[in-house]
Amino acid sequence: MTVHIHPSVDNGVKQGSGHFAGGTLVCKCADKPVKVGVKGDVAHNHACGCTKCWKPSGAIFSVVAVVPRENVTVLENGDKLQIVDSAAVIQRHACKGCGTHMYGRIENKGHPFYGLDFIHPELFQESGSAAPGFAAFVSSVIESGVKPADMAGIRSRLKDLGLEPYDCLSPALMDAIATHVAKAKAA
Ligand SMILES: N[C@@H](CCC(=O)N[C@@H](CSCO)C(=O)NCC(=O)O)C(=O)O
Ligand SMILES: [Zn+2]
Ligand SMILES: [Zn+2]
Repeated sequence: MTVHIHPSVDNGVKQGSGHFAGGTLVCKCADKPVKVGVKGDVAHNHACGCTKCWKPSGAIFSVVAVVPRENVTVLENGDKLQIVDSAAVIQRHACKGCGTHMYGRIENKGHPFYGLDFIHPELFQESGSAAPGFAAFVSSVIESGVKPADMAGIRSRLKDLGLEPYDCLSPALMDAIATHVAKAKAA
């Protein structure tokens, strides 16, 4: 059985150009699409299996990355944006027309990832942004209806794609979170 992870990786992970200077994220609306400008390349791009990150139709994972929040600007049709869940840590600004999440912002200044916005690189109208490098919150796909019996095949496919599966974030990001917490406790 073919395991579909996400359309942008199902035929193999396409590596970034290494010199992506930024671009424009465009939602799926045929009329008056929301456009969001992003300066520079993305970081920590990953497949995410959590229930909160936006996935294109049919995908069981999202592909999501971070950029500095000051590099993100709503360019067109920002009146169509609404926050999906204002109680969530990441406030996802989605298009009211097509549901696409255009950027997710952390407003809690004490959060380890404050200052970073979450975006979906597949929405860039330009190619060449940094590729996903791992898979996060893999077990969480069960919360979206995936059968536990399918998890071995999903993890195996992720490994084949070079997306090491983790059930939270990658060790590097978990270390960054723990470092932030340790410093906050020491202060
Ligand atoms: N099992 C839960 C996990 C949700 C979760 O904690 N998601 C992470 C990663 S999102 C991008 O990597 C997170 O930080 N969430 C904060 C938020 O979404 O506001 C589930 O699947 O729902
Ligand atoms: Zn839209
Ligand atoms: Zn997620």
